[in-house]
Amino acid sequence: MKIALLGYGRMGKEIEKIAISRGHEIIIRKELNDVIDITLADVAIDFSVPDAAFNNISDCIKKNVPVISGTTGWLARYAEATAFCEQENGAFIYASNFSLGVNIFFELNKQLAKMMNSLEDYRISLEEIHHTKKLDAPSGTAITLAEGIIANSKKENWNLGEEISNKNIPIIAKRIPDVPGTHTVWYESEVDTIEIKHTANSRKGFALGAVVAAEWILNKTGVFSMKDVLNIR
Ligand SMILES: NC(=O)C1=CN([C@@H]2O[C@H](COP(=O)(O)OP(=O)(O)OC[C@H]3O[C@@H](n4cnc5c(N)ncnc54)[C@H](OP(=O)(O)O)[C@@H]3O)[C@@H](O)[C@H]2O)C=CC1
Ligand SMILES: O=C(O)C1=N[C@H](C(=O)O)C[C@H](O)C1
Repeated sequence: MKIALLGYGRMGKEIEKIAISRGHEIIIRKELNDVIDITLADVAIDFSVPDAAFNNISDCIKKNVPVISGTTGWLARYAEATAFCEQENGAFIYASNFSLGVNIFFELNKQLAKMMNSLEDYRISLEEIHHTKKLDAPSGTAITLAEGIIANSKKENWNLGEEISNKNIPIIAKRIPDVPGTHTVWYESEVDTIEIKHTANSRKGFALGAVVAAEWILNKTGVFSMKDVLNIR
């Protein structure tokens, strides 16, 4: 498979290693202002910056190149991107987190939210810890976790920082050098605490998931998620 990397930073370089080890070829490594011919690629993998993701994705869809995006912090335009993909008969997957472990953690989080829904004594909170170079907060993964709880509980929204209302899930974002990504969901009462936590030990799991998604989407059209790729039901 000929792969275009849209973004050649920490993730782009990690994806390159995994892709080559699985027999693929990297034919484009796009950074900030590079002009590229995306039509040379079988598939594009976007791990860029929040301001660039939407244009990178739209350009691939317009030119009929399947696109995987892991960039976070641009989701205000996600609905526009999926509508454009449907309109153009393109192929697109966005995931806030491509690791297998986190995608299982997402399901566990939803199950736990359902089980805790009627237990009014527990206070829910979320924490995400990432390296100091991260541009967005809260992390895309923390937002997906919060949305998973909201869909399965009486909570209505999330906010960054301390709790502002009992209808909201507070998300604390911490920045510590070199942390690849740690997410914790807490349910705390006066008598006990339930905690579920995912710790990424490196970026390898994110990169592998993105390459597996790129292999999976070839010759398909539509908007998909990692649940489709991993066949999680
Ligand atoms: N979904 C997931 O599983 C994961 C998602 N991420 C997300 O992926 C994104 C990238 O993370 P990371 O690799 O750590 O970040 P980096 O800052 O290391 O890399 C971003 C890269 O994008 C480049 N870039 C800037 N503008 C453009 C553009 N217009 N087109 C293409 N590339 C551009 C930057 O180039 P330059 O340096 O020249 O500006 C840089 O090489 C973030 O949004 C992060 O949150 C990260 C890990 C896992
Ligand atoms: O920026 C990162 O590094 C990461 N970003 C993603 C996010 O915002 O959730 C995924 C992972 O946690 C690493």
